Amino acid sequence: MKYISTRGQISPIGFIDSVLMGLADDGGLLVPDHIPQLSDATLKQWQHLSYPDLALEIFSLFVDNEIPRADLKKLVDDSYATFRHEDVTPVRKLDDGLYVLELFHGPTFAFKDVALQFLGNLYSYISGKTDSIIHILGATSGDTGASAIEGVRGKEGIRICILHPHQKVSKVQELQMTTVDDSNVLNLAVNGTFDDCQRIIKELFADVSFKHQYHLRAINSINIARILAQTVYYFYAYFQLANKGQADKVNFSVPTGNFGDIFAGFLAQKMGLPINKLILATNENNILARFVNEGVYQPGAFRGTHSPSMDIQVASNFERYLFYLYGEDPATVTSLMAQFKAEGRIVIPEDVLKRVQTDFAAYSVDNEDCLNTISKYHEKHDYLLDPHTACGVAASDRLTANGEVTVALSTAHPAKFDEAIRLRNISQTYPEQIQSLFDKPQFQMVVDGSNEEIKKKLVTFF
Ligand SMILES: N[C@@H](CCOP(=O)(O)O)C(=O)O
Repeated sequence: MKYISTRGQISPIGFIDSVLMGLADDGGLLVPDHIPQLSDATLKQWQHLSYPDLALEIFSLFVDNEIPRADLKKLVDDSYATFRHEDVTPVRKLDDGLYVLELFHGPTFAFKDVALQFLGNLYSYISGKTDSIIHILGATSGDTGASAIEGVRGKEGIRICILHPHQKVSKVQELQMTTVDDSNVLNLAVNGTFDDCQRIIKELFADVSFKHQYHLRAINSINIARILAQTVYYFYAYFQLANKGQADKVNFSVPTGNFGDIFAGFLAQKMGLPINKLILATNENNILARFVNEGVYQPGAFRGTHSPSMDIQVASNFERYLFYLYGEDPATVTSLMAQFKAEGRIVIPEDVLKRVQTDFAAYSVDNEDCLNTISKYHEKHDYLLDPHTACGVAASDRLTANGEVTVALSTAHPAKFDEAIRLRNISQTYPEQIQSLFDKPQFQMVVDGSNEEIKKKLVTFF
């Protein structure tokens, strides 16, 4: 398996090089040079595997023999041993035809742990085997940062700097990042939005001489390893339902901000997982829902919502989808991305929009609908949804037809977003790991966020 860029200007590289490269050096995103096709027989063989064993099979397809199988198995086993649930990502029935896939049983109570526990261990492994220097630079709207830090804190040979939008993440998200006192961790709180943070890191990665000189590595879902790790739970969820005789073809409803999670579902479908509909759920920052429904990709005004992790305008993985939408043609992707940079929007023709609408259904959930959904499921089923998951469930309620089965991805534990939950007078008990954060000192620097200022901080830190 080799990896190529969506913009076609780099030579194909192997798995480890693609993990280290993060953002492709031509400014594009890395994708596998072919998508493995799974037969029904393979799917049947995998149906009863444990989560780590299934992850091992799926990773093996993408890693080839660059990492010996025994080493890969240890990486995977270590990564999922930190989860609090024996199924790692269990599926629970919520209502007739509606299931939630609980992805929040990892160390930071968000779905990001599924990929970032693995990526943290992988970086450690690569650094040990290849003497590569690992200086991680990441941007977060709240969950990725905490999870990435947790994945590498205290690890020898690794440093991590995370940019988050100052006071635009939930209190628990902020505490999870900023109470970490390991000396290999730096938190920069940027006066701006997540889009500013993401733009800064993408520009620094695109400055290839700076990137190489300071060995910058990515933990965001621009890193292909993140996407590959996230495909696993689509398979695992499907198998859990299939084992109970619950599903032939299922829908997945995915709370979406940066397009990484739902893109992992798209990849799983392309590999042969029988997914019926991929439902893309946004909050009021609805650029992606507007794209799917109207064919125009154009950022709107930033909206602070109850689901801050999805307060994103420019979705970094969108470029990967464009690559497949346009028949894996890097020239078209390059010209569309240039158009986006110059004109601030991409408009696709009617026939292409029809293809988009066979890949996805989309719904944008406003703040009121999000809170109503939390109240509804709490009252009716005594189940507390976090506001991001509530967007996924609200979209599923809208777009699932009678007789269909939908799995809504539950991306975070509600305790991370108590500000929203309290608005409906619902009280919850925090897990001990979250409660204890409130007594710890915080370490973060507030910055205005010019590229030059961030560069200086990085040079000093790295
Ligand atoms: N929602 C994310 C934003 C970053 O997305 P990623 O897919 O690049 O990790 C967050 O919580 O930080």
